[in-house]
Amino acid sequence: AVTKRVTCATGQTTANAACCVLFPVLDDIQENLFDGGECGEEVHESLRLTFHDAIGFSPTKAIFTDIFNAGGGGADGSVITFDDPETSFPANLGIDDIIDAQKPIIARHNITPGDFVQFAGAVGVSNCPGAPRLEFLLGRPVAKAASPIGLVPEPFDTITDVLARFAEVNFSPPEVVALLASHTIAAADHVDESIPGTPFDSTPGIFDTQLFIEMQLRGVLFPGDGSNPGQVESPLEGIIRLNTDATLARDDRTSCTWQSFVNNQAKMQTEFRAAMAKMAIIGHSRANMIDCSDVIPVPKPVVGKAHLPAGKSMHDIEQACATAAFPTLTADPGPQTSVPAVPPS
Ligand code: HEM
Ligand SMILES: [Ca+2]
Ligand SMILES: [Mn+2]
Repeated sequence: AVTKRVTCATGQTTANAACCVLFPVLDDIQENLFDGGECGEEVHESLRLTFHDAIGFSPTKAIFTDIFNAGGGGADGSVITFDDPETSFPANLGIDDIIDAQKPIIARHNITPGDFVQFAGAVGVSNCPGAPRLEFLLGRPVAKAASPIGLVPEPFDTITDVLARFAEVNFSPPEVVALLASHTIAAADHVDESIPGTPFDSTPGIFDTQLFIEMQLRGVLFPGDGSNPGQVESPLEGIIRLNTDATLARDDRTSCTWQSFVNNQAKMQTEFRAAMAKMAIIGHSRANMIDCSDVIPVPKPVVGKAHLPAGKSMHDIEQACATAAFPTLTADPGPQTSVPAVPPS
C-alpha cells in the first residue's frame, strides 16, 4: 500500500496534516534548546524530564480520585504547568533548569506542555549517535493538577521498591532495565554537588551500550567528595554511579536483562524504543493520539565499538547473571584515564 503524505506549509512532508505544527517547534528546539543539534546537557535533561513527567501517575492513589485528579495525569506536562510544586519534590532536584529553558519555547508555539516535553525528549535523543528513532504521538491535553509527591524513584531506593513503583504503571523488570539505557546519555549535577556534570558512563554524548558494560565493573572509588545518598563506588575517575543502576545490574531479577544489552546495540535500541513509547503515553490512550513519529529526525549510527575502558580487563567484571557469561570485550589501549565532565551550557 502507498502511504498518502501531506506537504506542510513549511515544505516538509508528513503522514498527517495535524503533525505540520511540529516542524516549526522542531526547528526552534534544535536551534535554541539543543545548540544546533547537539547531544549535550540540554538533551540529557530533556530526556530526564520525559521520565519525571510521565511517571507521575498512580492508579493506587487514584482510588481516591476526585475532580482534582489525585493520582496524577502521567505524561501530561504537569511538571511544567504545575512546576510549583513539582520542582520542589526531592526527586526532581535540578529539573527546574530545563523547565526554565523549555517554557519560553512552548510559549512561542501552539503545543501543550505534555506534548512538548515528550517531543523535546524524542528530538533530543535523535541528536545522539546510536539512538533509536523514538515514537512520537501527539494529543496530550493540558494537565489538570500536579503529580502527587513520591512517585519518582530515587537512587537510594531498593530494587524491590523501584520494581514495585514501575509495576504500578505496568512496566515489567525487563522494561525497567530497557528504560535505564537512558543513563548512557546522562550526567549528574546533584548527586555529588562538588562534581557537577559527572557522567554515568564514559560516553555521555553517544547512545551506546557502554553504560551496561561499565556498570558491571567493580566499584573502586568515589569520584568527588565521597559517598552521597544514592551513590556507590565508581569503576573510574570521572564517572558517577547510582546505587539503583549498580543494583539493577546485579540483582537476580534484572541482571540477565542488564547483561543482554552489553554490545547489543540493536536489542538496546529496540527495547528502549518500545519502553519509551509506552512511557510517553502513561495516562493516555494510544487510540486518541496522532502518530507524528515521522517528524522525529533519524539518528546517526553509533560511534565507536563496545569496549572496556583503558586499564580495565575482564577480571574487573563482576559477573552477576547466573545463566549466561558476560561477553568477552577488549580494553581500549593505554593507561587508565579520567572521564571528562559534560560541559554546562
Ligand atoms: C530507577 C529509576 C531511576 C533513578 C533512581 C534515576 C535517578 C537519576 C539521578 C539521581 C540522576 C542525576 C540527576 C542529577 O543529579 O543531576 C539521573 C539523571 C538522568 N536520568 Fe535517571 N533515574 C532513573 C530512571 C530514568 C529513566 C527511566 C530515564 C529516562 C527514560 C532517566 C533519564 C535520565 C537522564 C537522561 C539523566 C541525565 C540528566 C542530565 O545529564 O542532566 N532516568 N537519574
Ligand atoms: Ca554512552
Ligand atoms: Mn544536568
